[in-house]
Amino acid sequence: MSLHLNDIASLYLGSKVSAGLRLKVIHVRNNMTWRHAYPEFVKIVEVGPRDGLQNEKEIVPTGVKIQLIDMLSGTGLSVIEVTSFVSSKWVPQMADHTDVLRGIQKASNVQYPVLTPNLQGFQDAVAAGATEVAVFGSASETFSKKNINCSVDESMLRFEEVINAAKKRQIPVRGYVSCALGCPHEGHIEPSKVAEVAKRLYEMGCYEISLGDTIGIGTPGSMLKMLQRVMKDVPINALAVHCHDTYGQALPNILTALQMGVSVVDSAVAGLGGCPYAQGSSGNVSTEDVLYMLHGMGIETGVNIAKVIEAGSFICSALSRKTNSKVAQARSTACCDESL
Ligand SMILES: CC(C)(COP(=O)([O-])OP(=O)([O-])OC[C@H]1O[C@@H](n2cnc3c(N)ncnc32)[C@H](O)[C@@H]1OP(=O)([O-])[O-])[C@@H](O)C(=O)NCCC(=O)NCCSC(=O)C[C@@](C)(O)CC(=O)[O-]
Repeated sequence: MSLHLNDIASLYLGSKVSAGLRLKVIHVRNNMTWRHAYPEFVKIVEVGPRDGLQNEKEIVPTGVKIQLIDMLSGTGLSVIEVTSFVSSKWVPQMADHTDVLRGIQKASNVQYPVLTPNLQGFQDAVAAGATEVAVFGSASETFSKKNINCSVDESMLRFEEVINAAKKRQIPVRGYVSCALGCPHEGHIEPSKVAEVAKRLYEMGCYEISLGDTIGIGTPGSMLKMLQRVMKDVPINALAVHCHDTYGQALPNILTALQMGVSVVDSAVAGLGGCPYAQGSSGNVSTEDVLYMLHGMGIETGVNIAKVIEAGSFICSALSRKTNSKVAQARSTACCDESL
């Protein structure tokens, strides 16, 4: 049974929103006002090669990054964020951005966005062959200064330059809002501040706004409140969630976002990652675990979980590290039924 997004959004907002998504109703109980509705299809944005690797202390060989991305390209993922055109003084791990972007085998059905904090990064990215970019802002002033060395207002001016240059080349731009559920320096962040930054990015021309729980501190309660507020300013079909798993809340937070109608989820193979300017934050939610949950709910993703586990196993052995994915851990033991 399908329910239009407007129906579920009105449960939360008491108003109509315009969107073309159809939602899958998984549990409908007669005589109850609450209905659990989920998108029928969820787009996964794989951020492992960028967000997952940017925090690695040892420089990961460029060939390993390329092989990881090539393996991910064969999994059915439609978006793989591959690198960042940022200063190598700030994030040395991303210094090989041009070689990575030029070295990968680009599949025709996959987008390969890269992070660009300013016009210089955008121009370098385009010269290296980027066909999609992402700007990354923050709902926290302090985090903005520590991450990209400017205030939120200054960052918006820089992003406007990037977006205007991108429009001329018809390059799509994604926007991030970090610290959407809390900041490592300021603590609580008001949902209205998240909404304000998200709206500015959306109105400038970002086609999608990814709301980042940068330090993985959110809960379903704070996710609900934040999304309720942001959805008043940005259409739900232009929102994505980007959850780190520091407090083990990423999956319930994603589930909450799906119930609100969000249908784009960022995740990282093997749960790699963390942000170099958010001390103590653990990796993104693992792609394998998100896929397992979504497929178990009958939600389509187009992604082959076994192939993602293979890519995760490759990068974990290259990094001499155990996977953070619970699903990959379980699958590596003989007792588990791989048909699930
Ligand atoms: C933004 C800057 C560059 C400002 O850095 P700055 O030092 O303020 O830049 P500047 O404009 O004053 O220039 C200083 C020098 O940097 C160079 N420069 C200037 N721009 C670039 C560029 N694009 N690429 C390469 N070099 C650049 C510029 O050419 C100059 O070089 P010099 O003359 O000294 O030799 C710096 O702060 C930076 O690179 N920050 C990167 C931060 C970062 O990558 N953080 C991690 C990603 S964000 C994240 O993980 C969160 C997210 C997205 O995942 C969502 C979530 O979880 O919340």
